[in-house]
Amino acid sequence: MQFTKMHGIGNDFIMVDCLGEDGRALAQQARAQAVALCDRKFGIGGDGVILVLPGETVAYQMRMLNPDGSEAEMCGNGIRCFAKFLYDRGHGKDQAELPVETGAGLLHVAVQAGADGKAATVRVDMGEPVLIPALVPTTLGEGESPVVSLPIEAAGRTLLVTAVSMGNPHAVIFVDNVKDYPLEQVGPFVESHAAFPKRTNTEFIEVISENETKFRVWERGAAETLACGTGACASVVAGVLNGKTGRRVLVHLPGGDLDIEWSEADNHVYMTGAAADVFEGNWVG
Ligand SMILES: N[C@H](CCC[C@H](N)C(=O)O)C(=O)O
Repeated sequence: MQFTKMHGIGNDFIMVDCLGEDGRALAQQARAQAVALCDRKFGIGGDGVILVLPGETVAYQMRMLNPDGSEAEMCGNGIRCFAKFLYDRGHGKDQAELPVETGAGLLHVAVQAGADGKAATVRVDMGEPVLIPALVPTTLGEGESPVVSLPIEAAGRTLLVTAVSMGNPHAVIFVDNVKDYPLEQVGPFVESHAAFPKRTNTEFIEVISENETKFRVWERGAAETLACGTGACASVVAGVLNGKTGRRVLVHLPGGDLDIEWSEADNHVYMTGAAADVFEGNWVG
């Protein structure tokens, strides 16, 4: 199985082109072998598998598998790699914005090319954040009011979480010193906490100013990664809801920076960041 290894600011993915005649079989194989493919010792290694599929209502569809084999509704760094993958192969170049079917609905991507004519950065309309607790989903809160800094007990600590869905669930926690935070001791307990029926991604945010934060993440189904695009978006929504940041934030993630804006005009979250090729290969597993 041919694949392309790519990354979005250090969040790395195995891209599988399922646009051809053998696409259905390739997608089935990639789904069945996602855990093996992502294994960093016995496989290719990656934070996930991205399927490049034909869409049902528009030309293209993205699906994403975590290293634990679970399917995620959406992947922010992944959709930037997806956009670059298509653009560099001449797909959708005539469109300023390309619609992509995802588990979070129809999203739009816009590629900015570099001097070499290949996609360098991608701006993604990530759609509207979902804040109704039952739709995140979380059992915290009640009714339709957003969950903003509500307490949960995890890893022997009381943690104040703000719950945001970007198609996938996020628990955002504000901390004083994100670099020294014991993320690996706390993350797994929030990930599988009873308050999150579908598990959750957990973001730990240190506010530098109202338009700059430092970010770490324990991802659902992937453990700590160098970056999480949907998590960066969720963290800005949480920053606004908690009165800690403005709507346009430069988020510093361990793998790089993302420019995030939660637009007041249309309630959509916009993410701009890089995507890069690493290598092409043939999986014989
Ligand atoms: N682990 C995530 C999927 C990948 C999201 C992340 N890599 C991103 O860039 O948004 C989940 O299960 O929701």
